[in-house]
Amino acid sequence: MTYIHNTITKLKKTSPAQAEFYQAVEEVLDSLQPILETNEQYQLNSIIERIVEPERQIMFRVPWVDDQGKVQVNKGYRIEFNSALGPYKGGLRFHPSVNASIIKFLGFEQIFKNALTGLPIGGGKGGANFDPKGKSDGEIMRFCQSFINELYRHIGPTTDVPAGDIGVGAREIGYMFGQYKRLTGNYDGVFTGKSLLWGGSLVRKEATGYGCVYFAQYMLEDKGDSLVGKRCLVSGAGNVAIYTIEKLYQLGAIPVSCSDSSGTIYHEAGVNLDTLKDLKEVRKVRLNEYLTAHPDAKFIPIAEYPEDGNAVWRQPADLAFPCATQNELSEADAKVLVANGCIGVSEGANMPSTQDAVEVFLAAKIHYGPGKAANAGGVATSQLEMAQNASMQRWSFEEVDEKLKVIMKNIYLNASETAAEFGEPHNLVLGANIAGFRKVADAMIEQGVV
Ligand SMILES: NC(=O)C1=CN([C@@H]2O[C@H](COP(=O)(O)OP(=O)(O)OC[C@H]3O[C@@H](n4cnc5c(N)ncnc54)[C@H](O)[C@@H]3O)[C@@H](O)[C@H]2O)C=CC1
Ligand SMILES: O=C(O)CCC(=O)C(=O)O
Repeated sequence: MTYIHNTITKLKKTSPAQAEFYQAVEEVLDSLQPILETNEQYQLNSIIERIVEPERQIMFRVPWVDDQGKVQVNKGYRIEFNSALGPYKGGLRFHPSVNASIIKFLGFEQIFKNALTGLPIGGGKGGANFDPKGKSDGEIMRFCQSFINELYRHIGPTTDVPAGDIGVGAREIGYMFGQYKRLTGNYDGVFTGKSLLWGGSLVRKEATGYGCVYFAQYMLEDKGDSLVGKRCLVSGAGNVAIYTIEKLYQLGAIPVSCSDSSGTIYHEAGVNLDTLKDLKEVRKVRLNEYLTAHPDAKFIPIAEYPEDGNAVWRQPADLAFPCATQNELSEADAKVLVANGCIGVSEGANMPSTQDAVEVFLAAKIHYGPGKAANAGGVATSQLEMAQNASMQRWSFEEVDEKLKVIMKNIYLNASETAAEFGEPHNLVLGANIAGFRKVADAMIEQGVV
């Protein structure tokens, strides 16, 4: 469609060199063709042109002092993408690969993901090209304090509410909240993913991984199948991967892999969750140490990965759960998964499959839960944390988990019913994109030209 093509061409000129951002935009806009053709309102109101342009982008210097007394400088970002449905909401990523394109693609995805939750939250994302690996607690704290010295003026419990993402967990949220409180004097729910000692919600830590498995469960159950006995490949070894593995075990499946930036563990007998938590949550060491406790597992170092993809996906399994990072599953990986009899993919990470890999899944008509639907449990539970903070309540684990299950089921139903409405019942990419977009676009029209 020329309209969409022209929008993307213009975007590439006005926001040059942002490959990941274009990828995310193209995936969404491609799905929107049927709805744009039948609804002139969206074109008349230039919704597409507005929705691809962040409401605000903040970029700033983050200077901090390392343990040797040397001043280090990183680049910080917060992209406040769209507030049609509520305050900007989305995580902060600390990773050396962070740049404007990556934060923008994440913020763009967050708009539609947050809309799918059915909760009143807009889309935003942020982070820094800071590498927490190998840094002392003191260095992490000084970095977080300096990051907030700038960010504090842009965030607030009803304006913009950050949380964690890669490299940002409860420790970093603690240091950032402390500095925010010191600068503003406010003790409020400005972050989610907080410690349970001072305002955090039960289940938030587990929510993205648990939600991603609930989503897979609903996709399977809808077709009369279940997770029981299914062998599952999981990538990553962080927050999302660990709690995906935990929930897979709880629902009777057998997770057989995990990975980090040094390589992949394949454990035919099933990944040992206690060992994984000890390595990654307590000792924070590389995954090859898993072999010390489990010599029957296999470790495939990055240097031995296939040239056209990722060793995690080259093992035989029934289901795949990409939970590490963007573009970690290539077209070649997708073909191997399908050839090996994989019947479903549920994405814990954001945009982990390349566009060509997604095409392979859709053509093979396997169950495919795109990240913006399948991993929405994390941000949804963040909103439940905001609701508890605002009402000064604390809900039980079971209460929050129950709400999370309902939210994930509704996201699945919304995406699959929308896909059916547009004539492609198995295509949850189409269903999720249209369902999320419709909600944001209609709210934008009702709020006028802003
Ligand atoms: N934490 C959350 O609530 C949510 C996270 N996500 C997404 O889930 C993914 C994982 O995030 P978290 O588990 O929170 O982060 P984390 O920092 O706890 O763990 C990230 C994991 O991915 C691995 N990883 C990162 N880059 C890699 C690379 N280039 N190659 C191989 N492995 C790599 C790391 O070694 C680590 O094991 C990200 O895509 C994130 O955006 C999505 C929704 C919510
Ligand atoms: O919990 C949140 O606010 C954000 C989670 C997140 O960053 C994501 O959904 O990718």
